Parts: sequence; structure tokens; C-alpha cells
Amino acid sequence: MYCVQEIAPRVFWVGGSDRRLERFENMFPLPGGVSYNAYLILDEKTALFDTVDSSVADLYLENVAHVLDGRKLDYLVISHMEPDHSAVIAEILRRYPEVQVVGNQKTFQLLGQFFTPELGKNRLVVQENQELSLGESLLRFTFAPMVHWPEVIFTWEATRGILFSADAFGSFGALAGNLFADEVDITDGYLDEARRYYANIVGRYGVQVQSAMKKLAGRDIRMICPLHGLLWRKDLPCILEKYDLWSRYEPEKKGVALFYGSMYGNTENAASVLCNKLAQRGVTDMRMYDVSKTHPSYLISDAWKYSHLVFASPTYNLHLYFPMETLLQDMGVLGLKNRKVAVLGCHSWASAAAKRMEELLSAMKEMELLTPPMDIRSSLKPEGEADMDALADAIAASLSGK
Ligand SMILES: Cc1cc2nc3c(=O)[nH]c(=O)nc-3n(C[C@H](O)[C@H](O)[C@H](O)COP(=O)(O)O)c2cc1C
Repeated sequence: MYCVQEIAPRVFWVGGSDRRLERFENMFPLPGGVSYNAYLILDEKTALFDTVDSSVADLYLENVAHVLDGRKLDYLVISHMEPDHSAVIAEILRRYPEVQVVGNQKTFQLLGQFFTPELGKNRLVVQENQELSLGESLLRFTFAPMVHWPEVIFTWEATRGILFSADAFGSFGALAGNLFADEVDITDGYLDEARRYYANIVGRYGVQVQSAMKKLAGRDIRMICPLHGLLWRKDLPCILEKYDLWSRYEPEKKGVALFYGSMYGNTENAASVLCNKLAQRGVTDMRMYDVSKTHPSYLISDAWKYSHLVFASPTYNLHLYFPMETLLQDMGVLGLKNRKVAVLGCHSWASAAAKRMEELLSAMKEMELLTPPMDIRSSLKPEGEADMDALADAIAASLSGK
């Protein structure tokens, strides 16, 4: 049966959730599933915002038909062509052959690439800031290129102050009846998932997020409707503030996240000793992760959150231990910057890890190495304690702003 909600007068959520999918983009674990949101406005004209992933297509089509209740579909606005939102476009066009497909030049280029050029021949190519009246509802299209695809369009509905924000302000996590962030406790894991989504999916495009947010400044926005996760209404300042911080690569928290790789426990032991020493220097709420155990998307998320990052890894076949290489490469591609960092290597006969970690971090912008990399031979010994104390002193001093 259809499953819809009216989220504002004559505006309906018509999406669906998938709790079975193991990994988003076949990469990112989804312990809480994912939602594919879509919206339908009923006015003198009707407008549908996006389609969904094929996994929830049947429910979505039933939802749309139920809300339309026999009315004609006038517009399908395509905010984003990524297949988890565009998979059902062809079926919508089959069912509603007179619908006008709204997008920009790039939307239609991608539509032709993914499907066929004929698809969406009833096209309405819109320009930046173009308006479209549905009756009482007035849509204005704002382009948000590379947030996080080139064709992305935000649509602002002026009468109700609703922003349809494509993937921006979205999150991993299926929906459980409550659609609005103010109906759940977002501090109970949801913001962590929103950060993990942002850092891994949108993180590379901080500059583009900033310019999209500048374009929206001064608009009357009372509700944000993203294509994934909860909708924002009373908590708007919270998510806007987070997005501003995340896209400026400003840490949310003064604190330490330590990432270590270890085969036989020696690097792990050195990492534990370091965290212990930091704790004794008054550092609280540290995070310590085994890079072979925790999926990189969670590590990236905490790297976005914390001000001080420590990387500890053994040398492996004259290279950096691969899970650590992957993490640092990933961070580099996502463009993380503006962190205080420290490096701890471990080797037995020919060192490579410490140098490689330093090299990868130096290639990122505004990464301040607090001390020269420390490099342990096979295992930490009491003779090495003074060096470890010096490293802990440097991190603690930096944290306390000395
Ligand atoms: C398969 C393998 C390859 C290694 N390659 C190197 C190497 O190229 N150079 C080196 O100095 N040590 C090498 N090591 C030694 C480790 O870096 C060293 O034992 C380190 O203490 C391991 O730290 P862990 O106990 O945290 O795993 C290698 C170890 C293994 C198991």
C-alpha cells in the first residue's frame, strides 16, 4: 500500500526506504539503511521532485499515483541525475507521457548518457534563477554545480519557504515514520551519520557547498527537503551551521582521533601508550581506531570532526601498510585540510611507513605536522619513552593552544 505524508499544505513526501542494502554506492556500509526521498506538490499544476532508486520504485510509483489521485502530472523536476534518484524517470515518462521534464543543460546531457536522448523530449530547460509558477506555488531554480555532481539544481518554493536541496543536507539512514529532524533525537547517532554522509559523499566539494549556500543567503527558508534522510524544519540552524563548518573544513571538536594499523600489536601498543600519556596530560574524549577493522568512511567522518589527527602504521614490504595507505589516499581525494597531525611509524629493517605517511599528509593542504615523525624499531621499549613523552607533550600543548 502507498505510504505518503503531507509535509506542508499540499506538499507530499512520496519516497521510500531501503533497509536491506548493504553498502551505499557499493562502498559505504549502511547499518541503518538509506531513504530515497521524493516530493510532490499539488497546485493548479502538479510537480514531482525527483524519482528514486530502483529498490523502492514500486512503492514510489504507487505513492505518486495515490497523491495525484487521477490528476495529470505536469512537471518532473530533476534535481540530480545520480542513479539512486533517476532510476525511475523512464517509468514516470511511460506513465505520464505529457509530463514536462525540468532540468538544466547538464541534466539533459546526463539523461541522454544514462538512458536515451529521446527520453525527456518534453523537456523544459531552465536557467539559473528562472521561476516556474504552479499556481500559488512559485518555484525558483538555483544551480549548485558539483554539490556533488555537475547538474545539481536546488529548487526554492517561495510561498512556503521550502528548499528542495538534492543530496545536500542529506544523510545515510532509513526513515522510521518520523520524517522531520525535530521529531527524533538527532544527537543519538543521526548527526554522526549526516557527517559521515557529508564527509564521504560531498566532502571534496566544500568550495562549491559554500558558494551554493551564499546563493541562498537572504532567502526565506523554513524547511529543507533533501533526497536522503530527515527533513529539516525547527532544527534548520543546526544543520546549516554544521554544513558551514564541514564545508570550510573547520573541525567541530578540539580533540584527538588516532588511527592505527597493526598486524602483530606493536604499533597498536605504541598508539595505546600515546593515548594513555595524552589522557594523563588532561586530554579527554579521544577516539582510537584500528584502520583494518573500522570502515574508512567512519574514520573519514571522525577526521572531519576532530582537530588533531594521529596516524600510526607499520612498514609493509617497503610500503605503507595498505589499509593506512587507503585511508590517507581517501582523505587526500576528499580534500580534508586544516588539521594538526602527528605520525608514528613502526618497522623492523627498512623503514617506509613514517616517510610515506608524512608525504601523503604534506600533499594535503594546511596539515600542520606537530613534530617530526617518530619511527619505532619493531616495538616500543622503555628507552623510547622519552620520545613518546615529547610527542604527547607536543600534541597536548597544541590542543591547549600553547
Ligand atoms: C609481510 C610483512 C612485511 C614487512 N615488511 C617490512 C619492510 O619492508 N620493512 C620493515 O622494516 N619491516 C617490515 N615488516 C616488519 C614490520 O613492519 C614490523 O614487524 C612491525 O613491528 C610490525 O608492527 P605490528 O606489530 O604493529 O604489526 C614486515 C612485516 C610483515 C609481516
